[in-house]
Amino acid sequence: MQTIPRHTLGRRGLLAGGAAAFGVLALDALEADVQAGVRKGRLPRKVDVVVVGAGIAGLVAASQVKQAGHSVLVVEARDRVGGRVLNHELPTGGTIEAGGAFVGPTQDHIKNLASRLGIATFDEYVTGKNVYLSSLLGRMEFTGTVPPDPTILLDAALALKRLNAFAKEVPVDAPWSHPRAAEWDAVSLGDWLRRNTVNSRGVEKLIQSWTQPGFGADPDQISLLFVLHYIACSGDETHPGTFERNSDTVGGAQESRFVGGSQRVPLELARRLRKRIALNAAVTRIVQLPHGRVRVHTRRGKVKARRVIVAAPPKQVLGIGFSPALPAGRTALLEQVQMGRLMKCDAVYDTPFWREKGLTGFGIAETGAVRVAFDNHVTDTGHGVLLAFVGGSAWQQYGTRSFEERRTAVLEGFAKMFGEQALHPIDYTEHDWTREQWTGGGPTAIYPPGVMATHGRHIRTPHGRVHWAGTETSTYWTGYMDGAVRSGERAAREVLDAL
Ligand SMILES: Cc1cc2nc3c(=O)[nH]c(=O)nc-3n(C[C@H](O)[C@H](O)[C@H](O)COP(=O)(O)OP(=O)(O)OC[C@H]3O[C@@H](n4cnc5c(N)ncnc54)[C@H](O)[C@@H]3O)c2cc1C
Repeated sequence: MQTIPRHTLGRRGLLAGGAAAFGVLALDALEADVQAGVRKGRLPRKVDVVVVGAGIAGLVAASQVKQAGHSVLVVEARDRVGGRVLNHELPTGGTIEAGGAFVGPTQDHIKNLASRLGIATFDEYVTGKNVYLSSLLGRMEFTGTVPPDPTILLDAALALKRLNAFAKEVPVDAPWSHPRAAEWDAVSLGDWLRRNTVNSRGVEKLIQSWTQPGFGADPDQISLLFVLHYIACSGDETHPGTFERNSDTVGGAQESRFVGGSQRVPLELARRLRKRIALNAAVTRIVQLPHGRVRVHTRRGKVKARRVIVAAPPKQVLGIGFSPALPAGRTALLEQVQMGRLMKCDAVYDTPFWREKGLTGFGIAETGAVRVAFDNHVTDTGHGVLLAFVGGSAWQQYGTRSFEERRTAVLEGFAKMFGEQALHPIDYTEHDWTREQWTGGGPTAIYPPGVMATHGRHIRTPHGRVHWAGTETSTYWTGYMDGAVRSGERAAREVLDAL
């Protein structure tokens, strides 16, 4: 199985194809340029640095190695660049993202990179009220972060305050070194919520609407220490991470998106690297030879390098044979982290009808396929787009159903939040990251209890001449595009210092 195309069913799909907007054509041209420019035929015999993986992390690392005047080759398993960042051209016009999309304050590494590449951002639509569907209280409209559900409001606010306070103490580069690391890692976020809230069921349901899109998991699947680290990472060197900066739209990680779609970032990077990228070149083996060389075996042949940067997601690294073998601790880490389970489902409408009702298009529900909804509008048409994240246990329930059943459940979820018009989209499309062979889930690798405190320390430690990049290795915005950029920069620095 290669990359799975987004599953699209649109009543105007085929008709609208010819009316593609300028931005779509420009993107097609960019993709064509990248495909034409990448390396064809045999790989070079040797280079200074091989980078494994053409996601944002790998492409950033390779760009920096190239800028420093060294030869570099990026070897990528897929037939495209971008990894977890993938644009989807709507047949009705405009671009949305199947994977990573939103950026926000303190994510300056991705935002500055995009700006240097000539890619602008636009803000998420936030005018009006959000919707909350409670199984107890019914439908409520609200402003702010936490819905005004009196049965959970105080509980949730206190729990979030405590999580923020704990996270403030967690060192972003070494969460395992905190004196309470073992204690916090012994329990899941779900365990902790049950012990520390009165209406634990209600609070857990609410927190699921953060963990399902954010981790592709439920509170019971992720360690408290991992969650505290994730919150601590939601900032930068001068702004301590907070839950709100991670979860919010205004002032948070969902504040804006890239004009033309986030995949323009890796595509623009790849356009500048050209034949330094080899696609369809999955790495199968990395052998460290005597005399300071490393031999990288790919499905397109072998290449020798002085240093290697592996920028593939952690679970994918398990598919690569290493000689000498990876240290046992690193192997245990890779075996025990898991990828989240997440899909994005988008419905396109003639107009963003919810805005006329004074609604933002953001919604939270306690049950159903749409636990979290966003206004996912496109910049170049007047159409409205609603986005549902289906992750964790919602993915278990709906991700495994037929396309038609899931489509119905998602549209019904939107209708409960925003009205009956939601049942009649002009297009519907979805992307399931669990079906992506070279990613294996999303949005990020998650740590179940008992892994981070014991094996987390291996996450960035180089293995001889092999260095590690990828968003999961970042100390800020790990799991995000910003973390991917940061990790590529850090890995390039390590290698350049060593060359
Ligand atoms: C549904 C979803 C929603 C998301 N939403 C957001 C968001 O709104 N904002 C945000 O900032 N982030 C978001 N993310 C996360 C973000 O997309 C990732 O953090 C980021 O793109 C990771 O980049 P990376 O370079 O570290 O890894 P990847 O993008 O995974 O790149 C790794 C590359 O390695 C390649 N590879 C794997 N194995 C091999 C091998 N053996 N040989 C060669 N190549 C290999 C893969 O094909 C891939 O191209 C989301 C992700 C998903 C899936």
